[in-house]
Amino acid sequence: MLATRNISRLSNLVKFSRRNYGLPASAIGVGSDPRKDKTVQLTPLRGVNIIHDPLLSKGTAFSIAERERLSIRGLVPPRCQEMDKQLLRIKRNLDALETPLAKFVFLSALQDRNEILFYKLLINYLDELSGIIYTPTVGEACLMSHSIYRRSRGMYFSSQDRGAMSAMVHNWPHDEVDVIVVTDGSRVLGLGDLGANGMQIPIGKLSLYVAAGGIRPRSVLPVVLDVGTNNESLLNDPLYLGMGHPRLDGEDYYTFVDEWVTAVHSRWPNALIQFEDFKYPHAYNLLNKYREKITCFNDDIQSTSAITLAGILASLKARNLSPTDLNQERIICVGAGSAGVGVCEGIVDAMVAQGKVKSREEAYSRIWMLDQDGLLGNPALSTVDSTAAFDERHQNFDERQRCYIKSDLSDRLSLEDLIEKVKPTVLLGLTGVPGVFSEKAIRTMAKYQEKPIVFPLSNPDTRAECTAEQAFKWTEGRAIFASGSPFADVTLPNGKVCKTNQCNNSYSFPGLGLGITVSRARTVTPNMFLETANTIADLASPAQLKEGVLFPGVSHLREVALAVGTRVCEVAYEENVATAVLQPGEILSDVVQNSMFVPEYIPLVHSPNAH
Ligand SMILES: NC(=O)C1=CN([C@@H]2O[C@H](COP(=O)(O)OP(=O)(O)OC[C@H]3O[C@@H](n4cnc5c(N)ncnc54)[C@H](O)[C@@H]3O)[C@@H](O)[C@H]2O)C=CC1
Ligand SMILES: CC(=O)C(=O)O
Ligand SMILES: [Mg+2]
Repeated sequence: MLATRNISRLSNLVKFSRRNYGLPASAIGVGSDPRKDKTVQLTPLRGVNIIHDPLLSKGTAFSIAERERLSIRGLVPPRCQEMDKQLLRIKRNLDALETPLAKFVFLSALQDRNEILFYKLLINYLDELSGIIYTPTVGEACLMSHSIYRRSRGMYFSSQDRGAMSAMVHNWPHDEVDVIVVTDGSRVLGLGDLGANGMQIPIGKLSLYVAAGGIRPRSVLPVVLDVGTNNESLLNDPLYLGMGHPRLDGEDYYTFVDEWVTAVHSRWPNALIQFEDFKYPHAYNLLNKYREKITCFNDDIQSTSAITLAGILASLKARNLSPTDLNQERIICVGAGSAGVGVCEGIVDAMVAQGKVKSREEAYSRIWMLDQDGLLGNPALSTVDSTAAFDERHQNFDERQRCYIKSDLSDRLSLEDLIEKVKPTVLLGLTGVPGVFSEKAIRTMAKYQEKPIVFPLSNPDTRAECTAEQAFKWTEGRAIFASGSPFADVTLPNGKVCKTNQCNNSYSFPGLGLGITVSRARTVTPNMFLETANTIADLASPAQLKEGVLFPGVSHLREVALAVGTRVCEVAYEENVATAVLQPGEILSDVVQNSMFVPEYIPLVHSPNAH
């Protein structure tokens, strides 16, 4: 790793550009980093306009001098109450709420009135609150979004906006946008098509970008592309807020997305665009169309692949095997969609990079893939169904899925039969279907493996392929378990405590985004994902690995993001895709760390010309 390498040794680095990062020069203290709001904040606003601006408001914490200066005097209670007291009040109120959804609504309201306080709370209680603003509760919030709607956040581009998008992007009030998370709501977690209700996903992802990845709150933009929905119950619901027609598809769909990409790219050419929860094959088609042209990646395909690979590599260490022996694994992936194919491609990339397979084909041979009909296998060997049905199924596979077809095994083989034949070391679930990891499947796997690797990765928890309790019960506590959404550790009747892991792209995307934005990478390269995996795979201590703990806990997401961000930044310079320039002698890890947003109140200064 290059984390402490003196950056002057790397080629194209001359001077760190302040110009790109948006703070007025007068707001930057001597020696301060331009991306960190740590000196003063200039604002053209005054009075209630400040109090009601969530990016400026400090609630009760405005100092007396500030109240005077900004015409706030008398508009807030007289006592100047600092952040620690505010946190106390907020946390007390939050704890009094009974349901996760009520907590979600409460936290959204806090985010809407005081973002600094929201992020301070989130960072202080990341472990507890990520399950509210992110999976699993964000899933419930998406289902209920049209009912719990209070106030708009982010931007919606809908089918009625065709032809107007290049003007609409200028409605967003901030010139500096570093990260955009965009969804079309077509596959929201494992909950299916939720149309415009999917907005809660980009909002939640970007909250983690800020809290964990240190991106500035004012520099993130959540977006929904509302191309309609095929969800009948939303279409029939009078409260639904999205477009009331079936989804655009085909050429119409791609032209629509293209208009949006062109519009945002023309206003914010440096912004990273994260495609999120797009249904297969749109997810892949969009990624392939834009990956070389703009700074973008697909979270479900690529950053899920990075964290899952990290989990498998760490599990090799936990089994006293070498992480460079990935090619010795036998991996079954249940789910052949964006995430399943993306994860498996990442594993294949890693096997090839490790140099222990002779070809990509050899790497594919170590992975068996199933969809809802069973194994992607050889129709000629099957005795189950008519030829016509097989022909149609196989014609529908695309070139990515075809790589995994096994000619020596019957098409549609069940998971249970496949496990008996293959004796897998690793079982991945990316289906969005609960119960797919049956008792028989897990018990059979455990017959052959001392430490079966069981990763039911679908979200939210209600869609996990099995629960933690089931995995540990059916393996007598021997499984190494990681799930997409959090599950509590399990205590078996014999008193053994079995540790769970969360294997979610929330471990990878904040650091990826941090490294990409600090380096101002032109494009996002495959090595960035591979190195993200290698970095995260090295973070658990030997003692943790011994207990089956593969990653640091969620409360450490910020440290994980810093480690990943630094490595991704290095890769950007190594591969000559970075465009930000640095001062000779600067240490890259310091630059990345200093660029991370820290939620602290800084003095506000009125300046009529600030923007
Ligand atoms: N842990 C994490 O970080 C992530 C988890 N996911 C989860 O992965 C799941 C799938 O996401 P995508 O691949 O984007 O969806 P997708 O819709 O593209 O793919 C789903 C796949 O599952 C297959 N499938 C459906 N029912 C099945 C069954 N009974 N048995 C076997 N296969 C079945 C489908 O044929 C399809 O190939 C979602 O629940 C999502 O939440 C996705 C991204 C990240
Ligand atoms: C975690 C995530 O991105 C998903 O479940 O879609
Ligand atoms: Mg997703």
